[in-house]
Amino acid sequence: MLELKDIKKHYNVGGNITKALDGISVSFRKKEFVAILGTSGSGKTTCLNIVGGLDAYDSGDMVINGKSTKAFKAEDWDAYRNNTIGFVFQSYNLISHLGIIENVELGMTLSGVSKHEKKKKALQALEQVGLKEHIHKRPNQLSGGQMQRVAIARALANNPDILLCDEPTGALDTTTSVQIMDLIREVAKDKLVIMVTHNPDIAHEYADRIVEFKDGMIISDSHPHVEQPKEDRFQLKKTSMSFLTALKLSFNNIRTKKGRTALTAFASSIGIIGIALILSLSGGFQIQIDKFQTDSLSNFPITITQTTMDMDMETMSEQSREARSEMMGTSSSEDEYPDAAAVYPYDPSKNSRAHTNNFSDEYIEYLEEIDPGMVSSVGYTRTVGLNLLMKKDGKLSSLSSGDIGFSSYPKTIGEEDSMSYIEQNYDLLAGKYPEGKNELVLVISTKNTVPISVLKALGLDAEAEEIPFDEILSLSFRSVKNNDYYAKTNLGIYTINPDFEAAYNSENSEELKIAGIIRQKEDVEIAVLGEGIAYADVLATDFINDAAESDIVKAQEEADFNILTGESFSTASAIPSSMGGSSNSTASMMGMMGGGSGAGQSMTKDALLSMLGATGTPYMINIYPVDFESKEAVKEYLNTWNNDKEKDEAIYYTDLAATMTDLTGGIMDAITLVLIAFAAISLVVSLIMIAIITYTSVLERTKEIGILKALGARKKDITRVFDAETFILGVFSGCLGIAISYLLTFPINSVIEAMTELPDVAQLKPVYAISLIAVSTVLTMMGGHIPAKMAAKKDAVEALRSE
Ligand SMILES: Nc1ncnc2c1ncn2[C@@H]1O[C@H](COP(=O)(O)OP(=O)(O)OP(=O)(O)O)[C@@H](O)[C@H]1O
Repeated sequence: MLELKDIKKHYNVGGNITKALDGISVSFRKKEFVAILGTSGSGKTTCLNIVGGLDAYDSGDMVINGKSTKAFKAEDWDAYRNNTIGFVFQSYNLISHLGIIENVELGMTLSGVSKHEKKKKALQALEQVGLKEHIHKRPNQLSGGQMQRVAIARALANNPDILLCDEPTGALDTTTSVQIMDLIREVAKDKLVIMVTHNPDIAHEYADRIVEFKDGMIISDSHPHVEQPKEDRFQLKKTSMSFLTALKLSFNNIRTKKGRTALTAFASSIGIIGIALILSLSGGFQIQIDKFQTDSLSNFPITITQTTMDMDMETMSEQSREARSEMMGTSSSEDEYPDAAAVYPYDPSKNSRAHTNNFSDEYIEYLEEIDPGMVSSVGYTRTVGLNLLMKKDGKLSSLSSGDIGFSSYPKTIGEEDSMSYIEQNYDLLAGKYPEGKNELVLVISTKNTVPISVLKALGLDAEAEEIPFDEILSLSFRSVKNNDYYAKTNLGIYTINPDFEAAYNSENSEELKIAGIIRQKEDVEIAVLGEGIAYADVLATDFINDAAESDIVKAQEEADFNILTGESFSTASAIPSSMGGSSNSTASMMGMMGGGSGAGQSMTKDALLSMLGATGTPYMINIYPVDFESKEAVKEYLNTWNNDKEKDEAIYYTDLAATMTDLTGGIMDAITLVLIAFAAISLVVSLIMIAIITYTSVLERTKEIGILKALGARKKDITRVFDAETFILGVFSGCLGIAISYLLTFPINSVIEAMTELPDVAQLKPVYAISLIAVSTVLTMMGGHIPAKMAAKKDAVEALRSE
């Protein structure tokens, strides 16, 4: 059944050629016990390894059951070893970290025999070799003879056609040797058994046939056989080891070195711990920041002012260098800090990047048509003076809007009965929420304070320790129409009518009452109204409607000089500078009016007209989105207006809150990235460490690789075994890292809470945890894959020889 035809195997070591086999031709019967005898170095083992497919011949042919092996590929040889050959070695070659049954099952494991069948056959084989009572022991708990029996059982379990024994009794005492030889002779009754030995006594006593080797050639054959030509009846069943089998094998191996595995896993988990903590902290902080921002900034308005920048911050910074050099009066190609002993003239207005938003009536209409679901209210800041007169203790006085912090509160959009801005954001402390244009409110601070200047202007006792609400609620004013408030003088200019009494009592004047006292709600972070008196916008618009037709406005529209002072107008555009959060106040305008003194010169005609109520155009519009989410929709709505507009006619808004959010978000992301980069270094270190450890493991398991190969494992299977090992290590270190990180979040959170009062900042998101375990696994497998490949390439014969 097996025929060697002129097999040659030469070794060339440093130019020295050893002819291990020098033209061997021999045939073997299907059932016989052949002993190969010969002196040391005569080529016996080489011949056995070639027959067993562990080693490749240089020339000649080996024919098995009529099939030439010349065209065999690596996988055919693997299958051949697995299906056809059983090996028994001098040094048993059992895998020590596997149990006896698993050792016996190994060949069947490789060829994918079912679990139940495998076990049955293994037990049968173990019974055949007389080891039934020892099956629960580990290989190193057995005697030499018992180990060799396990090896024989393993060789027989897969029911091979050929049993190859290389000095099977070489390591055993005489009595045990006899038992083992009896066993092998028993096997040889229905198999081809080829046994290499240097012991002629054993050979003669047990073998049916003795083939003698010398210097790589056969010098005698006691019972030659001539193989008849046969048709090819040879069939191979391909081997394949599942990843699960590889996992089991590696898991068993890892179990034998628990300490080392734990240390390795811990070391390589440090990078994971670092990244997990950074992610959970930065994520946690971001959540806190976002929460703070949505809480506090949702009632932060989108602002549109008459004068604004016509570009967003990003383009600004891109262009700032250019702009700066332009402002320096030099072209951008010229240097900063020039050496010239001269100054360059430059016109700032030419380089101004200001954009004028022209609020047309259509735009205001467009704004107010916004979906009330997105915008709760809109606030208008106007520069109109409302000609306020107050009567206190029978005495009349003119009230400066600036002094009483006069500002309009945002107008509610949509349903009449929906909550007004004031109701949403302010608690009512006394009186009632204002309704209509004749009711005002006093806004006080969260500490119930009101600036002395406001109190004084209202004619209250600012020296007193406290002023009861009632006293404030009893105050009343009148807003006097322009025609009653201003009087024309003989000089052709207008002045405030000195007859307050007549103005106050005019039937056209509006009675105004302080209806309530309000204070910012505790859960509202930012409220826009400054401390002082707040009024409804409709008061201003009604006033303006009337004022547009008033004498002073008409006179001013015609005159090229300031109708109140007789002075000429300044040409420079006057832009109020104090436009902070609570600047609905008209204070800045009042300052500009300046009662005709020097400051008045800085006022333009437009500004004065606006102050007199000639135009309904607000100075600034604040839009209050319903919540943080609807803000984007509002911006979208505002952008839509600009779609078909020229640049000059476009209306640009400012979203200060978004600028802040982007800024903090960006900083957070940058910090996180830098920290992760640092932690990643430790991941790389652990990658290298894993590679080294796997390589060590490959060295340690060289023998096992040889055994697996002898049993028919493919290169792939060997790679799989080590990949499985690093897989286990990767999953383990990933899980360990995540577990440690999770535990660490508790002390970290208590430290952070003690420092910042923010609770539960560090939060390990499950998605991060799972991703990091995956990252750890993939990285570890990457680190171990090259050594695993190296292991697969190992020469089976050399691997078996290693100790
Ligand atoms: N990998 C190798 N590289 C170089 N020479 C080798 C190699 N393997 C075997 N040889 C040589 O081939 C010859 C045959 O070796 P082989 O192991 O087959 O002898 P053997 O008859 O089995 O000897 P022993 O009874 O001592 O085991 C020896 O001279 C040996 O040195």
